[in-house]
Amino acid sequence: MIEARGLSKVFHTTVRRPGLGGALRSLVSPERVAKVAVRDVDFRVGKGELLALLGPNGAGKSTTIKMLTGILTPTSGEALVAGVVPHRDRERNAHNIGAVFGQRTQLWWDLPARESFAILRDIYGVPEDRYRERIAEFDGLLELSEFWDTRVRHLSLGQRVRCDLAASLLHDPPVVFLDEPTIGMDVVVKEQVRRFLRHQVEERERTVLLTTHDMTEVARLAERVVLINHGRIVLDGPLQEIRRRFGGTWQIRATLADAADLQEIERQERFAVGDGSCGSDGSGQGRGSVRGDRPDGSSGPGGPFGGQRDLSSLPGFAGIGVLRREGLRVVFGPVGDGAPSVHEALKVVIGRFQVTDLALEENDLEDVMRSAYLSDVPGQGALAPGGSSSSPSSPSSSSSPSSDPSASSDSSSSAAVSSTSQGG
Ligand SMILES: Nc1ncnc2c1ncn2[C@@H]1O[C@H](COP(=O)(O)OP(=O)(O)OP(=O)(O)O)[C@@H](O)[C@H]1O
Repeated sequence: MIEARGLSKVFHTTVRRPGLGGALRSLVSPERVAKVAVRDVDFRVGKGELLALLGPNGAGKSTTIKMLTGILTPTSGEALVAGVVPHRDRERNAHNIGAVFGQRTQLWWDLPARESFAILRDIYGVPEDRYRERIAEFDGLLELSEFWDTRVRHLSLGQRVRCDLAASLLHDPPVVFLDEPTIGMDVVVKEQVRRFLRHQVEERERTVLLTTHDMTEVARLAERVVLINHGRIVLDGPLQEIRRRFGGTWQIRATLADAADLQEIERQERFAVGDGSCGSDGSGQGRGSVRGDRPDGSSGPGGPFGGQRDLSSLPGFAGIGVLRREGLRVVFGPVGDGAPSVHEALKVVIGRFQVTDLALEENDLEDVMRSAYLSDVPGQGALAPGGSSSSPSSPSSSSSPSSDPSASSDSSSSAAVSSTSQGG
């Protein structure tokens, strides 16, 4: 639905030299500088997919969206949106896309929103029955009728953006571009807008490209994320893959139902500390982990991952260790560079042990993104482009945003689950 192939944009600007003399010289012989805003960007977004395009200020997100909406012509490369090259066929492109730029409005400032909708209906030639249907649907989800007879200039920000969202979808476009749609909104309205967007993706199968600096929004809405920095794509992959790469800290606190499972864990811990350099103190507090010799003579995975007892010798537990134990309560955590995501680890833990209680904690998505932005070295942190990840077994790639435990909290991503599962 949306495809960017080697998309680049270079802006040429004139530098103003300082002072009056400088200004005169700039007039006579202007100094031109080239600014590469977007370079060689490749990605695809499929039908019914919501992709979050993320990056720090000035990374090139808006420039990319402007090329995909036909506002800007790429310097090189190609953009294809619903089969149309946006800058070449703007009119057809306009019929295929809806766009909301959070800071601007497409509504007529001096008219009530409802009249703006009617004008857009006529511009796009939407049949009256379809128009009524859509207005009813949008009103049901966004509660527009309370204020759609108010002039747009008198609407609050949240009301205005809700009207803008509805306006952008009146002609039923398959593709929607949203540039920071919820900026400045209160949490209640933000949540309403997110529900609306989820509905549009899941029920109407719209393709959505979203930019935002709001990590809660990302956690709530996006399964896949493209991270752009200095105009280049740094990462393209499932959100959970990015968490796994850049937010390696998580904890799973489990209460075991069966003392035999605890003995099994203790046995594995003893393998992990088999060379005696990190013995158990009996309190269950690990003092550090080391490469352990297994009974079969093989070595466990090594590496500096202080504090955990490596459980890698248990089938499926590669990269999972024990942080703490207290009676039947065991805290599992990641070990080493190849640690799984919290979701993968959760599956392993409840698949292996019978538990009576579980709680998950993973680190704040803001921290994860900060690490990802700071590790902006092309090819190093990069996941496989095009949405494929280096971890094909990642459960997150098929999970819906609503099932994401990370989506449980605005600021910290934690979830508590009570369950009993029989280990296998
Ligand atoms: N019309 C323009 N002329 C010159 N430079 C521009 C122009 N538009 C954008 N740029 C530059 O291109 C770079 C990318 O800008 P862009 O607006 O795409 O960033 P962004 O990722 O959307 O940032 P933000 O999150 O702050 O909105 C910036 O360095 C910006 O200064």
